[in-house]
Amino acid sequence: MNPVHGTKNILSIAGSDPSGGAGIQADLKSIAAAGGYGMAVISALTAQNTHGVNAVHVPPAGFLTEQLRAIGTDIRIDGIKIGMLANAQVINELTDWLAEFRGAATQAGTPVPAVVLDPVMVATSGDTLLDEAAGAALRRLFAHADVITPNIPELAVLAGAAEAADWDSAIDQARELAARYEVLVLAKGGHLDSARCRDGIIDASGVLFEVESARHSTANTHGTGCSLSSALATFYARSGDWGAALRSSKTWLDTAIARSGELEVGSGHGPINHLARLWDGAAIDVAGDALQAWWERISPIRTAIDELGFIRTLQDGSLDAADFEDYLGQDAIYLRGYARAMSRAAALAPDTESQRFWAAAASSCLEEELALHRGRLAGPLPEPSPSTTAYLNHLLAGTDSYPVLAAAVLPCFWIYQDVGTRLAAANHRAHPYADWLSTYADPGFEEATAAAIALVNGVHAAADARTRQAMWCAFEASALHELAFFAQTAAEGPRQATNTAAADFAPEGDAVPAR
Ligand SMILES: Nc1ncnc2c1ncn2[C@@H]1O[C@H](COP(=O)(O)OP(=O)(O)OP(=O)(O)O)[C@@H](O)[C@H]1O
Ligand SMILES: Cc1ncc(COP(=O)(O)O)c(N)n1
Repeated sequence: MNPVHGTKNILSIAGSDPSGGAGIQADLKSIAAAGGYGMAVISALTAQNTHGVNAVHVPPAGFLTEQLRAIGTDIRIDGIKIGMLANAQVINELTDWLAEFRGAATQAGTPVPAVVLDPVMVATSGDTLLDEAAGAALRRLFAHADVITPNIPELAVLAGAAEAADWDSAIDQARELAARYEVLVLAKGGHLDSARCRDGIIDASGVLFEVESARHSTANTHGTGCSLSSALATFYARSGDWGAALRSSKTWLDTAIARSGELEVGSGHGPINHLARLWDGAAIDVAGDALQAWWERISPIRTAIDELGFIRTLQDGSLDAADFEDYLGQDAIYLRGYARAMSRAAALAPDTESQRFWAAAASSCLEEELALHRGRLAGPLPEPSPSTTAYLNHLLAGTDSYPVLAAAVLPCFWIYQDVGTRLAAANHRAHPYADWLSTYADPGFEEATAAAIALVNGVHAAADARTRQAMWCAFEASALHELAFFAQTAAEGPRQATNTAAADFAPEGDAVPAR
């Protein structure tokens, strides 16, 4: 599902920039960033990088129409962005197709996609991207556009005037153009030397909507015009409101320019960071690194576990025997439920290997660990504590999703094994809990933990963004439950206060999961 409402299909008709900063490549990224589904009809190929355009190849103009027809006869088009068109032949082919396509939609009573036309003439590098003889053809195309988005030099060429030196002159020229071609004009202040970068949508009567941002001191402005026009076409298709579309586009562009320094692309005019916001999310961690990133993210929880009185006194041997027994009782109850959760994972596993892994883990959990606890526990099992109950509820709730369940059971492996490494290292012959600590040094458990991490990694790599997010939430919540579980013994103070340590880590505004 589209993040906001029904998916919008946006067609970019533009030139290719193999460096990925401008043209069709920038358009597709911008459309995606603005929440649309991007399609690309290529009008021309350029050989360019961040320093300039070395060559331009224009495929036969008729092939443009082939591409347009292939899309137009099959796919609903909700918005169109037009960029570099190279020469008059290409423009004429496009004009004919657009007239026919929009005419047919009007006749059929289906929505007519809005057209945002960026009249690309000269690249940032100063290279020409449109034949000078193509001017007349371009002006005919304006009749089929809703908005044209010239920069300051293009505005001057189209208005037949000197380049505007300030924003008011740019608005005047834009108004003149809007009246002459009966089109909205998005005037852009990027080429002015003002401290703020203003853009405005202007009609014959004046400025309809205006936005502005700080001017970033960066050379990474390659493709800003392409990106802005594509975002505008997409946000308009989604909102049906040019003012809202301009505001959304400008806000997004401002971040993309501000964060262009995070990319390392070429040594000239670099690209903007189209997908900076998307990359902030957990959804796109590289498979293999994703779980490592999760592990890093729970490092405050892991540190808090290491610092618990229970762990420290178990390590130095000063842990009260009654507290240890309390812990063992809860652990035995927990392991029964944990084995149930892993059996459920085995039942849901999509392949035999994963099924065998979880089934074996559930079995060893019951047979070995439970037997171990039983041998040490004097009496019958105690009542489950609130922490134990809450942890098990978390594991066994929502167990319809295999990926989420697999992520939820992982911290018990991983944290137990990690804490166990330090506990085992503290062991010595005279340690009061020597035999217990020696169980942490089991290489079989280390192997099983590594296998569980690899398995969940694979599940994560194959999952969609929403599932990955749910997996992370389940993983983090389990880590918090681990903390609360270890924190529940009397070594931490009164038993009722078991949630205090975990409360420090609750996401702002959220209640700590009830334990
Ligand atoms: N240094 C900057 N800091 C912030 N915003 C900028 C900067 N330079 C350009 N912009 C913004 O980028 C968008 C494109 O503006 P510009 O006037 O540069 O168009 P353009 O020349 O068509 O772009 P291109 O660089 O793709 O040729 C506008 O929203 C403008 O305000
Ligand atoms: C294929 C193509 N289309 C458009 C531009 C303009 O972008 P910029 O002015 O930022 O160089 C470009 N350089 N290449």
